[in-house]
Amino acid sequence: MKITKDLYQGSLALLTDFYQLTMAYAYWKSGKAEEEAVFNLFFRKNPFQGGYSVAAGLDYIIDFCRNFRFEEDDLRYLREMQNTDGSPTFESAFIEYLQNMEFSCDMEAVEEGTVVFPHLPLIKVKGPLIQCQLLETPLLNIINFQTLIATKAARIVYAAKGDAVLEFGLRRAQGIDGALAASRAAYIGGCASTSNVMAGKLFGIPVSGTHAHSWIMSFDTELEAFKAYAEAFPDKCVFLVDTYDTINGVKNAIEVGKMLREKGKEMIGIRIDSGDLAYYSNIAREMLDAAGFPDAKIVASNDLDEQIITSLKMQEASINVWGVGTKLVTAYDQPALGAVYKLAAIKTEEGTWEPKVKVSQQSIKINIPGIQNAVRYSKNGKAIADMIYLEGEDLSNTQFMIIDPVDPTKRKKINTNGLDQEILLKPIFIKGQKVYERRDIHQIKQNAERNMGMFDKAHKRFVNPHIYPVGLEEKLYDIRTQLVFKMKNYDGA
Ligand SMILES: Nc1ncnc2c1ncn2[C@@H]1O[C@H](COP(=O)(O)OP(=O)(O)OP(=O)(O)O)[C@@H](O)[C@H]1O
Ligand SMILES: O=P(O)(O)OC[C@H]1O[C@H](OP(=O)(O)OP(=O)(O)O)[C@H](O)[C@@H]1O
Ligand SMILES: O=C(O)c1cccnc1
Ligand SMILES: [Mg+2]
Repeated sequence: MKITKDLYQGSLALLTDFYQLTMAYAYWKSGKAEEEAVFNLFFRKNPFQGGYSVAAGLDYIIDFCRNFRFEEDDLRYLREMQNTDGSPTFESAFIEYLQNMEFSCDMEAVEEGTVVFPHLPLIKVKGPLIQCQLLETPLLNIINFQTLIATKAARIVYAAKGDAVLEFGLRRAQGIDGALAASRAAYIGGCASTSNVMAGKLFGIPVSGTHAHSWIMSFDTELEAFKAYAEAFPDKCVFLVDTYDTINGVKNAIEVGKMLREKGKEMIGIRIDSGDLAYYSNIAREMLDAAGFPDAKIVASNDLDEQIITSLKMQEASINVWGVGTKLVTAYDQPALGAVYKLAAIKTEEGTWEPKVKVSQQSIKINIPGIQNAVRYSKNGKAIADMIYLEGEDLSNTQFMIIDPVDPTKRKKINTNGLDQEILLKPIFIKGQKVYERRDIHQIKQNAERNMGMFDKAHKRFVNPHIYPVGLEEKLYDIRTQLVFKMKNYDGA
């Protein structure tokens, strides 16, 4: 396992909430451990008050599941756990059960880079109840963060309207894996590169960078600093011009740019990291153009996000490349996605599947019961609607009605004639064996780009985005309603 073996040097089976283990013990104790169950992972609201999300994290989950076993030191730790009266928390026969446990679930998931929406199942796990349960916390941990960051990156890249976005977040990221996973997800979401060298090595993401103010400050003058950098990297000069005086910095960059040109080299550009980025980039552009450097790029950084980039675009700032750190990798201003993992069905002793629902006062919190999948209908590459349906539904029918899971007055008829359809959940594991061919990071990024292209700009705007239709197929909707009535004991319903 590339991440965990490098960073944690061991199994990750204990990377879970304690209550998963107490439930696991109790399932085992009550003879339910091997009952078959189905769980779904989904979220209820797009982050950043946006109109979409970009799924990410599956590759970590594949790694996690393939290495899902309790190793000797994990078992020792559990064996030594005690209740307050000094008795062992877990019986030794249970520890042995864990020792012999092998991941044997079926798993389906949406591919990384897929644009996703509230209520869609992102991952479906079918298998022994105890295993499905133990997976809850790590699956959520992985998907919640990476999907959040891939979404933030997609928004920032969308605001940049085709300009490259360089991810600079490592120094401000939430710890070590927070940084690595963020760099990975940011690349999936559309960033061109990362400054995080370890992420480059682990994931094969392009690495790039300029230089810091300290480089300039370590010389007597800015000009000397630029010259020395040009000596070291004649093909990679992006001069940071704002250490002392931005306009003078641009003059110095031009002077060194001319010296490079005499040697047959071209400077790539300049970076501005403070002050009014519209004002200074426009002056810098004029100066560079007038001096014969119309192709020199202007990189901007300094607490950027999609809102500031949008504003700078509106101001017609002359910025070609955006360096974005803190607000990208910390998902400013939404700290978590809020995806959940809920039991959807249990196999009865007779071998039939019983759908399960959690009733809530808030209708948005009532999960979708039963064994589901989802299909995306599109026409000429443009997505039209997603339908969540029960496994076994005949998709060759041409007429469907989808019903909003929260507001049943919102409905949409779909005539599938002439539409393309894509089943969103793909098989990843069957009986614990991986059947999915993993995509490399560049393929995943391309998938995200293709997906973003399928959705109208009305869904992608930052303010009051138009809601993309995702609904329950009618029969699923009815089953859910009846089940809620039954659980609430509404007579005659
Ligand atoms: N023209 C502009 N329009 C909107 N926002 C801008 C513009 N220029 C800069 N910004 C943003 O305004 C904020 C400026 O922050 P701040 O005042 O802390 O920076 P600064 O003082 O210029 O730089 P530093 O403190 O890093 O030397 C940053 O988030 C920056 O991205
Ligand atoms: O602003 P971010 O989006 O996080 O991008 C990364 C920032 O990190 C660097 O400087 P740092 O913030 O360490 O110092 P400075 O702000 O004093 O230049 C860089 O110059 C950017 O300003
Ligand atoms: O390469 C850069 O310019 C860079 C890297 C990290 C943080 N800020 C800037
Ligand atoms: Mg800063």
